[in-house]
Amino acid sequence: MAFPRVQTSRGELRIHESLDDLSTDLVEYISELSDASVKERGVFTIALSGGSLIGLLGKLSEAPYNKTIDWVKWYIFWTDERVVAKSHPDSNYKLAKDGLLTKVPVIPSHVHSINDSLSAEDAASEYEFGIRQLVKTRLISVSDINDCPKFDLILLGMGPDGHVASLFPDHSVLGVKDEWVTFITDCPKPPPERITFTLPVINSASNVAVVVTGGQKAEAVRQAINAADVGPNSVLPARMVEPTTGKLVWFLDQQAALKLDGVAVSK
Ligand SMILES: O=C1O[C@H](COP(=O)(O)O)[C@@H](O)[C@H](O)[C@H]1O
Repeated sequence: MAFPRVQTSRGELRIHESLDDLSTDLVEYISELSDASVKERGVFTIALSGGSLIGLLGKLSEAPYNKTIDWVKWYIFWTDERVVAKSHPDSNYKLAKDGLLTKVPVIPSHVHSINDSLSAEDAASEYEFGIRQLVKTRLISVSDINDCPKFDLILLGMGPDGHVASLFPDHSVLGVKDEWVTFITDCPKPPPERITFTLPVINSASNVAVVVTGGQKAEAVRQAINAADVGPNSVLPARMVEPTTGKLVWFLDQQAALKLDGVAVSK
């Protein structure tokens, strides 16, 4: 289905009439990036988030993508994870495993989830160490302008408060510049203990897609994309997503896009 793609200073906006259309476009976008990356580098490194995003990826396990995507070339990571057992309903790994990973032929050793037997601090540093090894061998590319990993695609959701990954508004974690993966133990949204990619890692990716649906997120979408009245001290985490050389695409449904200036959506 045709839909408008709007270029803005905050990236490309793709606004869809229904969740079904959004999901169709999102999986096609992922498939195209996967093809391009496998052709260019022989692998596709993708970092998933948790939350509502995962339900929108279900079509990847259906025709044609279950057969056309080169699944064995996928290396899968998480932008953030809750420090709970992998079998716990709050686990982002479990969400992706149940919703996608068990339905497609990814190679289990290519699935890089956290060690759930460690403390949040140790899990974050072990996760970062693992990523550093893969950057060393260039399985994960490296940024041209800093030493950060350059994932082929980072997929983010956004909460109604504007958080992305486990980077929450007004949290000191937003200022972490010298680590790739860090931890929090006071997350305002349960569960409290989490690990998360830092902003420098998110902003070093080749492609970042932020997927946001529902009217309860419309104000945060406005502030993340086009509010001119947001002061420097109250910048939403989602507004701090600004890939340095990579491409940013927002996948929105009409409800989430309702408050955007200058974008026509049927109300
Ligand atoms: O806690 C989290 O929330 C965000 C947003 O989730 P959503 O259900 O509102 O889409 C998610 O992207 C993040 O990975 C998760 O840990």
